[in-house]
Amino acid sequence: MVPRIAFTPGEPAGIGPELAIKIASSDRPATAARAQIIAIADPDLLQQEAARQGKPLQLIPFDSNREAEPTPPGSLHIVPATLAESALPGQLNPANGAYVLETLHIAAEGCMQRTFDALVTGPVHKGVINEAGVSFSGHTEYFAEKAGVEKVVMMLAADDLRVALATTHLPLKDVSAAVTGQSLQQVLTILHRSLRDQFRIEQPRIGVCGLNPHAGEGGHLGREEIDVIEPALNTLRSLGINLIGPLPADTLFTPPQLARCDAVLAMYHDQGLPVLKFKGFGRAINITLGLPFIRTSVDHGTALNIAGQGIADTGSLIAALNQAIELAQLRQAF
Ligand SMILES: NC(=O)C1=CN([C@@H]2O[C@H](COP(=O)(O)OP(=O)(O)OC[C@H]3O[C@@H](n4cnc5c(N)ncnc54)[C@H](O)[C@@H]3O)[C@@H](O)[C@H]2O)C=CC1
Ligand SMILES: NCC(=O)COP(=O)(O)O
Repeated sequence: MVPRIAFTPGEPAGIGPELAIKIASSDRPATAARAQIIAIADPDLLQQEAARQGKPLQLIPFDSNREAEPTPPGSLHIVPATLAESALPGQLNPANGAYVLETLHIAAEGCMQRTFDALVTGPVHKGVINEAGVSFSGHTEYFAEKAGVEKVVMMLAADDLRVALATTHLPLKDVSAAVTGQSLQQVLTILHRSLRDQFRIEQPRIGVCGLNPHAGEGGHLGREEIDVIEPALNTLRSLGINLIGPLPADTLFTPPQLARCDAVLAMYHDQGLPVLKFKGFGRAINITLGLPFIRTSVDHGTALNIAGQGIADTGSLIAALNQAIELAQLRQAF
């Protein structure tokens, strides 16, 4: 099977276009040869970037009626979308916010209709989309809404470490209220199922962080562990899910504890992701669990400070492509 992988390069002023050309070029990584890679992007933007890198680029119109074939070196399959205004590396322009959303919309629709076997996203700039007048907190939430799914789970993985989040893009002041028994049960159920069914771990072991320092220190530093987290874990344990914790995050993220876990559930973004990025920034992936389609992503943002310099590293994008291809092939096999 040659999987059809949709790829959205994301923010046009960021490093996404540069990464797209590096993936397409004739000295591209071997992984790109295993799939049909369909960029959903502005063709002129890609050609300008290819010219800047001095790499010839052939854009092949994507035809869903033709049998999937690996994208030839030096080329990308393309579904065109049009920028409102030309993009300059490193310079955000709210006028192009609608373009970014259009690429995500095409990708999501194509995945839901099974035109694409999986989606790999490049980085978007959440702020500039909001400045364009659209409330947007991240791909994760956007795709959940598009797919009509109440709950999805953001998980990042690097080497043997997997970190999932109980809450995603929320101001810190709102986190405690968002960690409810119901949401924890939903998140942990999705995580357990994905580890079992997508990552083929027969009896997944999930370590769960507390929310407060020292997991609340017996209620002296916060009661969320006693009132919310432990009861939710106990309910799930009674259903046969293997859970460790809640443990203080600074205990759970130590090597002896991590050795007992196939994944860690952190309560909020910056409790879990700094650890993951310290371990594997540049080769880690982000995957959305619980969607009706496969979506992986890079571990980094738009890197506006290096856009246009030709020094963006493709490591995480290659890892995200590999993971998407593997999951698409696995889904095909079962
Ligand atoms: N998947 C996504 O769509 C993500 C988007 N973002 C967005 O990115 C924007 C910028 O975020 P920052 O916090 O500045 O993080 P960032 O990841 O864009 O940059 C952090 C540092 O890492 C470097 N860096 C990032 N990717 C690199 C690569 N591939 N090769 C070489 N160096 C690289 C940058 O130059 C910078 O010094 C924010 O608006 C955020 O919302 C952030 C994370 C993920
Ligand atoms: N820090 C990871 C991140 O913000 C990615 O979010 P998303 O856009 O993939 O939802």
